[in-house]
Amino acid sequence: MFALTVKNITAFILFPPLCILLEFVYRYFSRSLKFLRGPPRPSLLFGNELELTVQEEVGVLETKWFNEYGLAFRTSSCFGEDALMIADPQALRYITMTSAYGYPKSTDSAQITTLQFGPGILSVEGEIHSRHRKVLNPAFSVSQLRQFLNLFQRSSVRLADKLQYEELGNDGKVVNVTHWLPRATLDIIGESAFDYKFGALDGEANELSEIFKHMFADARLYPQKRTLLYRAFRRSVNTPIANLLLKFPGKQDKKMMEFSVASKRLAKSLFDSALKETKLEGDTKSSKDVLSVLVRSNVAEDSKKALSEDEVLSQMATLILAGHETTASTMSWLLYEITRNPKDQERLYQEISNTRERVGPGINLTANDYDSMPFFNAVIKEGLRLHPIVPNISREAGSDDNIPLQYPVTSESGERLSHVSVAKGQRISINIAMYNRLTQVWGDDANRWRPERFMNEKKKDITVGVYSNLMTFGSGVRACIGWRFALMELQAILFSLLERFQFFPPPPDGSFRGLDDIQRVPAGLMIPMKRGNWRQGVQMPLLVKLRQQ
Ligand code: HEM
Repeated sequence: MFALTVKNITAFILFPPLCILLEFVYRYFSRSLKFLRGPPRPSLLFGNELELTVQEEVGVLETKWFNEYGLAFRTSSCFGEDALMIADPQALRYITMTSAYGYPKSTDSAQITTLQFGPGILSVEGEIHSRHRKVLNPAFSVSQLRQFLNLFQRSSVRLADKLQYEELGNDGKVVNVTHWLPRATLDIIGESAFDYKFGALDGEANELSEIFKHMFADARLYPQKRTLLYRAFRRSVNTPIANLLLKFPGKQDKKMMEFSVASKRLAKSLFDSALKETKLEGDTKSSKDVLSVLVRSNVAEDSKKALSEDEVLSQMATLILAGHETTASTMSWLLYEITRNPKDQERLYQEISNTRERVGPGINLTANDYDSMPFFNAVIKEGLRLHPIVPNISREAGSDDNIPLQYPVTSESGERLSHVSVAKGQRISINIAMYNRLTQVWGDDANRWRPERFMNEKKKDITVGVYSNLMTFGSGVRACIGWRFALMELQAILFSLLERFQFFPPPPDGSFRGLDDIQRVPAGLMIPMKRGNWRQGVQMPLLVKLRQQ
């Protein structure tokens, strides 16, 4: 009797690992993309996933592989699974625009965004996503955004004041611009979307600013091997088990959840008072700022326009993070390029000072004034092209399908493939950073900084994305809802900073050799850090001097 029980217990314990082992063996032999070429798998357990995740700089391995295998190839993920890596323009257009909801976000990316934000626009799919988008769209229309231009300009001038009066001496100073930029953009999203003053530029202590300081480095950078395996396991089990596992987050997941809890706490208090106000005063239906459209959606009777309270708070958490860190990191990379290219910095300054002369001292520019500067806007586009801070996005095939290619690839057997066949559930990594540097699309100097390419833009054979044929803001129904907001912010901040300051490379310091030692580190977002010194956190040190007028 006792022996039988021991046998039963042993079988009970061994059964799950045995199933998992069999699943791996099955997966290995029934690999879905074995007809495609791709890099060798350095480890059976980790595939190429570990080397991709721990590489020092975003895109180094991927670029090598794209050069070797063409614009669509196979990589191996943990536990013997294949993933399709792709940067072909037609394929990107097909996945993100033609088929749109036919290629939902991959399970792991949906799980991570759910942990971070809850059931908000970034994590939901299909009809639910379409409902979220309908609710939020009016808050991001051109006319609505133009109302915020003044606020963007005020915050940009405050940022410049802070740099001038709190950082710089007479000879200028090396400033870590990533310390200041997210503060300005956090203040902007707080006030414009929720009429809330974070006071981040003034250094006011608040829970969220503290969490943001190291969030990306702590939550996404260089996960431990066991974290990678755990995430890979979690994405491959069925939904009820995955939901159970999500209740046991790893160390990095907990960092994301810290943000989720704190941002929703703030969101709840803002939402409750706005809701109370609406109930007391009635809704005039005229205001289209984010908080007003969210409150309206929560009381809406039409189910196609309604959001539950949890959905509302999740949108608010999403916008707080997606609406500030992205623009701030992009701005850091823009300043980096402008610093590396002093002639362009001077040309930019000339255009800015001509515009200032035309508009008049102390007078706010209009949106048309910003748009009328060709080199200024070309510089912003070139920065967005070379440094897309979301370097790749993940999808999976919703059904068996054939993805068309503009540039055919050669299969393992030497066949020329103008389509890639994918099975339902196939994980796909859309490589934004690679697409933005394709010589086929951007010419032989695609890897070089050359803003002029945007001054006489030629029509491309196949266009993707929402802005200037770039993939930086994503593409199709899930493209960045805040891309116009971000552009306007970039214009206002760039103008204010360049009008007042000159940027120079930081002098070498100890083992730090200056700009060449700034790396694009893979932490979900492509964040700048000093080579070999990532424990210092996000760093973009630039020598900033007040411009002699
Ligand atoms: C330079 C700045 C920015 C960049 C490069 C950027 C990039 C992106 C990308 C690539 C996506 C698509 C993700 C995917 O398809 O998986 C996205 C989505 C999104 N972005 Fe941005 N973003 C920026 C600024 C902003 C701003 C300022 C806001 C809000 C104020 C914002 C809000 C969102 C939201 C809500 C989504 C989800 C859209 C959806 O799924 O329908 N982003 N962003």
